[in-house]
Amino acid sequence: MGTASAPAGWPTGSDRIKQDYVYAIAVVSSLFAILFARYVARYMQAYITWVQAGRLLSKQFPSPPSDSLIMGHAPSMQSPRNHRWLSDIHKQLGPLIYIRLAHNHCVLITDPNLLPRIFDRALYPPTSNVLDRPVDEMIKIIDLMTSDSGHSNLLTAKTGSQLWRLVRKGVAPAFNPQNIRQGFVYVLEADYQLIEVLKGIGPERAVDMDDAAQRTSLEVIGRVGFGKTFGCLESLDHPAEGDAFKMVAVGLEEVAKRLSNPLRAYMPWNEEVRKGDRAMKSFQHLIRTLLKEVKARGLPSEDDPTIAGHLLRLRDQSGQPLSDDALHAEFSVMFIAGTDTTGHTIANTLYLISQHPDADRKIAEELDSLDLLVTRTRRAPRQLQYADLSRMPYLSGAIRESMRMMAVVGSGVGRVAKQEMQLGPYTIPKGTILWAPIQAIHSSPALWDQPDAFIPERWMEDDAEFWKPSNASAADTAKANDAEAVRGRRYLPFGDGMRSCVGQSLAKMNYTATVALLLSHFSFRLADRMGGPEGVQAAEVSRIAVAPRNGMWLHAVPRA
Ligand code: HEM
Repeated sequence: MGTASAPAGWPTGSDRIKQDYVYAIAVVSSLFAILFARYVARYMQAYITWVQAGRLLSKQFPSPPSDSLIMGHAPSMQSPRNHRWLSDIHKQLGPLIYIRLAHNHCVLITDPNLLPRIFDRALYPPTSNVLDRPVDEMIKIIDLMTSDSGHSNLLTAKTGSQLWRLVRKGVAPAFNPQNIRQGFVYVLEADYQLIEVLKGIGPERAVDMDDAAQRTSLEVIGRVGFGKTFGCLESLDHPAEGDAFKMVAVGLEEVAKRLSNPLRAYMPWNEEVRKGDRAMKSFQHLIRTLLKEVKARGLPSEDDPTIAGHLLRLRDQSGQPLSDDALHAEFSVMFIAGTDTTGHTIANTLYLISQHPDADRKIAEELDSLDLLVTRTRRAPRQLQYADLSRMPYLSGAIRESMRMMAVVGSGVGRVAKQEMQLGPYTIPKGTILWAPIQAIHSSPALWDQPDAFIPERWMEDDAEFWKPSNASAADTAKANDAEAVRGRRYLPFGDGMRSCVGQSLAKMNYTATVALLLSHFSFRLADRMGGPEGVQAAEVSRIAVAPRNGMWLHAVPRA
């Protein structure tokens, strides 16, 4: 049988295949064209909305000259002196400023009438539906250090997320006064150990008290929160292999550098990056091992006051415990968030007191009146008690004054508007970052009398952390502008509202006891290598926290 062939003029089989190809290509290209057009239209729409938002914000708020056409003010905001830059521009431009951080619109706020609104304390409709921590790919860099799986944690999770709600609610009781005071004995243990190390070093040699105080804080979090001793104070004078503090410090430094320059993750040839990477991995290993140790102790009892106990007892709605990855991330974040912040606070306080002999004398008198000071006739004073922490108003005022003048999270904290919202009389477009520049608030001449002077006495007044309008008419205007106004804070070292620092009670117990005990045994003198107060200021570096670039070197001079 012969094969049937198409009559002349009719399309052959191969012609039909060609036609099918042409149709298919036409259909696919039209689809692509439609998709592309929709994508372009959507992008254009988003671009127009973004431009309009920028216009609206710059109409409402002044703006400093921008650093670059594309990046806007991002270079200044990411600079290591951003906390000081923010203070300076607020002094020039007032309490509300618009800046652009590449594609993010941002409003900087130091106005105490409006600050409560961004911290959800006076929001209508209330709260987390409207504002969130600005969680983006950048902040997720922190997750790379806190667990090997990159699991998010209390610090980096979104406010509305199930994880954040569950963990915040579950872990907050670990920091209530009743539970926290049970850890006081461990603070004493670490502090007395530090005092012995300082006595051994003697007054002639300067000590990096920033390093020493961070080590003490890491030990305190380990012992109070997880029942674990890391031995960081033993390595103070001669750093040892496997030093837990170095893992935290070097790893955290790399995280901070990557937050300003994410490209570092792709620079394996850079020795500094490799060192940071190794520290991050060693820290992950350290905390994984800690998690295993804690789990090996068995299910914690209901009255276990530790952070670990609270995290291990947590159950979600379906009765499931946190996964090991989640626990790993939560354990880690407590060390990451609490070690350097508390350590810098202690070191800054000792430095500022060393510069104010009058304050040092008053603190010594206060400690003496409580039989806590070492004197020629009292070589071994009585042991510090938990109750003493609230009997030292001058010392507490000096610490608060140092946290005001040298705020550790100096660049500030932010929230992002999840939908268009009103901020007092101003309209804030969706997606805008609302930023509270903490150092700028703490040093604003509009909010503080003599903001650059170290005056512990200002904290003896009631409600010193709240801004009080200087006359009745100012108060009335503030009320008229904002019927829902709540009292505005002008002191925010721990942030504010539902996402404020969960660990602040532990931090307060730790730094108050540590500063009291150190000052009952020593007075401190700034080492020459710091270059005086100007050198200390010039060496400030703001990464995640503000820290002295090469440490805070002081001489610990015995009191008697
Ligand atoms: C002087 C010491 C400390 C300072 C100055 C400090 C400061 C802060 C600040 C400013 C925030 C962000 C608040 C906000 O966005 O409103 C924060 C959050 C946080 N801090 Fe602290 N902190 C300190 C000590 C600690 C300690 C000791 C721990 C735990 C052991 C800790 C754990 C955390 C955690 C987990 C968060 C995230 C909370 C959340 O988002 O729900 N901090 N801290």
